[in-house]
Amino acid sequence: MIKRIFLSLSSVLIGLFTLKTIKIYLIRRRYKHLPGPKTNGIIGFYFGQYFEIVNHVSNQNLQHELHLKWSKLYGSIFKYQVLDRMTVIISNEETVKATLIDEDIPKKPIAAFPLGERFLGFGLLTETDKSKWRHRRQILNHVFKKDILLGNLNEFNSKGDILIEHLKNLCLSNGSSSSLQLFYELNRLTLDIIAKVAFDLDTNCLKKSESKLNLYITKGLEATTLEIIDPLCKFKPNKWSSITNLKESMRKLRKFSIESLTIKLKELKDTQFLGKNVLSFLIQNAKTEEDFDFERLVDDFVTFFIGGQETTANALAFCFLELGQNPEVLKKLREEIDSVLGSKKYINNDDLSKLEYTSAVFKESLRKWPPVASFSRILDEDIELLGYKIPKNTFFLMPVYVMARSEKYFPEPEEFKPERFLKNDPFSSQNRISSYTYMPFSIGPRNCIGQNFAKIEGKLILAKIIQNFDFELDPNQSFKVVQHATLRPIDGVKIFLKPRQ
Ligand code: HEM
Repeated sequence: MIKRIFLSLSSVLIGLFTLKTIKIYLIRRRYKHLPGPKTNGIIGFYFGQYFEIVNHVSNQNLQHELHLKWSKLYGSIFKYQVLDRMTVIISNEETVKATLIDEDIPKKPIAAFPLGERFLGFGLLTETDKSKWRHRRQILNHVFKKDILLGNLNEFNSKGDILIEHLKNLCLSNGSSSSLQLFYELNRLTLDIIAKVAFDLDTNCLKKSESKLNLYITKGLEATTLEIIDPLCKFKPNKWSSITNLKESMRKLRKFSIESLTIKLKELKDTQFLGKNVLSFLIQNAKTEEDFDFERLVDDFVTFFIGGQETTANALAFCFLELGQNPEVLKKLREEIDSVLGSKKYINNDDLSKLEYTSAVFKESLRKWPPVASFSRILDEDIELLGYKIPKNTFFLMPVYVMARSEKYFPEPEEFKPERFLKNDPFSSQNRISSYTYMPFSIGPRNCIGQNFAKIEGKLILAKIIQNFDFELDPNQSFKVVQHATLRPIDGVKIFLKPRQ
């Protein structure tokens, strides 16, 4: 009996193994004509570059650095294999244009159900059904128009002032000898801002010493990254307890979102949904049955929290990491902010448009450290790129980081030089900045809906902090950057802050 069970189990396993082998063989054959890193022997056949990537990342390096290295070695189009998936990366202005605009290739959602748990679900970022996505995008485009957002400058300013007071209090309680991790303060601030502006919700994370909401979001992003970097994680016993923990956090985030939405929907009903925020727009314009689907509303709720928080907090944190290492840039920035704002508290639209160098600093930070360093697409038909036939169902990674670090488009790519983005500066003409070489917010129909939001918020908060504080970086920190779905400074940007007189 035992022998028979053993024999049938073995034949099932052998069958599965044979099928996998055939699948990998066929995939490798389909992409044989494309350049890319070589694989070695039998292990290489089955695993491709899996071990190289996992080792690289576990040594606190970015996967995107490997992509950059490969793009230099193999050219504007290359492939690499991870288990039974082949990824193709293109890093050339014309091909990026052809893929993102001309072909309008569908999205391959990540973060929708990481580790099998509903996270962003069918929210705007991860929706793959084009007509459902288009309908919701059309409704929401209006909320994110620049003039509508500028109507919220009061909220941006008042949350910014709360941050300044909070940082001043931290300076008092910490004294001048201990540093603080700026990223974590910014991350709580951006969460409060998106919650208020998009959902009229007071999360008040900044005032709490420990924000559970922040923690749940962070864990959801961690789960997403884990699944991207290590597709075999579920089979590794040493990862099981952390996977359980990550799943638990995602469930708690969903529970929080359901409770908050239920309360908000009741409140909105009393005002007949006459607000100008994301939620009231979604309800006011709801037509189809799906528009009223509560689970989908929760997906969008979570999506806007994630999209609107972590990305902008990271972009701002990187500004300070770079300013602390580039005193000349900091000096110029401070001069501009002092001359435009003086000691004025309320920053209006006019001030924002005068802060040109501040804008360039934010843009350069997004170039050197794009929070969304790549995004994915999946090909729905065969196409030809750079003389190579690319088969249907190809998985593309759009190389935001690789393009922005390419010498071909950005001379001295490792340097932090906001002058690249100043039209009247001679250095700007040496850079080839276009929508296809510089794309921190992506381009094409699925570009970032919140980019105006991020630009207003980023500039205003940067200006307020520089206006109010002197700062120095803590030399006892790692300057490394980790991939946390978005790119994030590993030590959270430790700085010594001192209020300015
Ligand atoms: C510096 C800050 C930001 C960066 C770098 C950024 C970057 C991006 C990128 C690259 C995409 C395209 C992703 C893809 O195709 O997979 C995207 C999409 C999106 N972003 Fe942002 N984002 C930022 C801020 C925001 C903010 C503030 C919000 C919300 C207020 C937001 C909400 C979204 C949403 C909802 C999408 C999906 C759009 C769609 O598919 O129609 N983002 N973002």
